[in-house]
Amino acid sequence: MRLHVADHPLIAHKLTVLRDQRTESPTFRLLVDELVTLLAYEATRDVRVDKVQITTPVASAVGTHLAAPRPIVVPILRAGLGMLEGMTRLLPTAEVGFLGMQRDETTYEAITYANRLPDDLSGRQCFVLDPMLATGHTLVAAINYLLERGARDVTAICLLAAPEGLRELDEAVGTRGDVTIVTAAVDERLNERRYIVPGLGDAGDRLYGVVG
Ligand SMILES: O=P(O)(O)OC[C@H]1O[C@H](OP(=O)(O)OP(=O)(O)O)[C@H](O)[C@@H]1O
Ligand SMILES: O=c1cc[nH]c(=O)[nH]1
Ligand SMILES: [Mg+2]
Repeated sequence: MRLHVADHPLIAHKLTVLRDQRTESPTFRLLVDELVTLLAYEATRDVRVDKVQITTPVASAVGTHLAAPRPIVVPILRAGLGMLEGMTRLLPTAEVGFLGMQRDETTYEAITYANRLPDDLSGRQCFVLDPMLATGHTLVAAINYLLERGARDVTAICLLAAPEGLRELDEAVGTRGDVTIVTAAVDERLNERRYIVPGLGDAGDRLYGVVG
């Protein structure tokens, strides 16, 4: 498994405002969107391309087009949904699949409540979106779904990752495919409730409000 921590002052600035408990939902949503676009730039560095011949108003030239088959972007609901638009703005031809997953706050296992993915993902580049990688259980389950459907090239884009979750992910899926994690920061640790410290709290709640 490869880990890429995006080290850029603009990312650090936006992440700091995002972490601040005084930042309300509208600003939080805007910042998540902006951060994803910056992270997506790094995450798509190896996106597959073809050379194409074009004619400009001045001359003919060889250019670059995104190659077929189209990449697939998979936001993990709820919080990953806040990252979708920022990603598809950069990759407008991508197909979008959905995974609805919720962490059980007693066992910390991931429960899947929705699944809308193509059956065959062989040969497809997959980009998974979830802002938080805490214990790693959610992302392990999500990446397993993709690997079971034949995907071998999976990049997960997160805003924050905990060292515990990165280790879990590496042990669970690190050798079963070409898996890359792109994150804005790796935080210190998890607390006794398995929240990322210092983190930013519950990303889903801060994006969309607290549900019962
Ligand atoms: O690494 P883990 O320990 O599995 O935790 C991370 C998961 O927890 C959050 O989702 P949550 O379960 O709060 O659902 P939500 O997006 O609907 O709020 C987050 O968006 C991840 O999906
Ligand atoms: O810190 C955390 C851990 C899990 N889920 C979140 O939204 N935040
Ligand atoms: Mg949540």
